[in-house]
Amino acid sequence: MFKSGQFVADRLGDVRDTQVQPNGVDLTLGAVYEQIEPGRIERGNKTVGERREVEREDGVYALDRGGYVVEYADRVVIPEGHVGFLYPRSSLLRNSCMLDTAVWDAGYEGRGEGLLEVHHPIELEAGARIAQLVLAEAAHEGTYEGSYQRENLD
Ligand SMILES: O=c1ccn([C@H]2C[C@H](O)[C@@H](COP(=O)(O)OP(=O)(O)OP(=O)(O)O)O2)c(=O)[nH]1
Repeated sequence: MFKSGQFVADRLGDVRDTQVQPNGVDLTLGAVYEQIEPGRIERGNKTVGERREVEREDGVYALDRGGYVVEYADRVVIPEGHVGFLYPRSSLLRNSCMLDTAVWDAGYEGRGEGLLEVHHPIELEAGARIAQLVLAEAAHEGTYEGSYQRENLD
């Protein structure tokens, strides 16, 4: 069963009323990066390639076509007994952009990242809502203890 937006908001804590949706909580844009060095995924290890932040003017990123790594501004917590899924805000799709996301594991905490595909130039303001996190009840063994645990937290 998927939980309500208010349930998700209560777990995340620090979210504005405008982020709370009926079925989930909108995540906002923290920063946009361009990858500048290759990463590497091996059988037993992985390395994330170097990236640099895209310059923003008056808090707005003006993005040309391409692929960008975005960091969400909001601290996500996935409670035990649950799994998280993140979907792009439909306004992104309506503007020829897509946000690619993966599974958010039980026990994960951090400011996560995703891949933004820009198929037509777009302007995105830092702090704008770009995605929606939903939580579903889920059985699991163990909780997330990978290298991204507590990423991008102060
Ligand atoms: O779109 C997503 C999906 C998940 N996460 C976070 C939550 C998740 O729990 C964590 C690790 O994701 P995953 O398990 O897919 O990463 P991995 O590449 O397999 O790394 P690890 O070996 O640390 O599990 O990253 C994101 O930041 N963005």
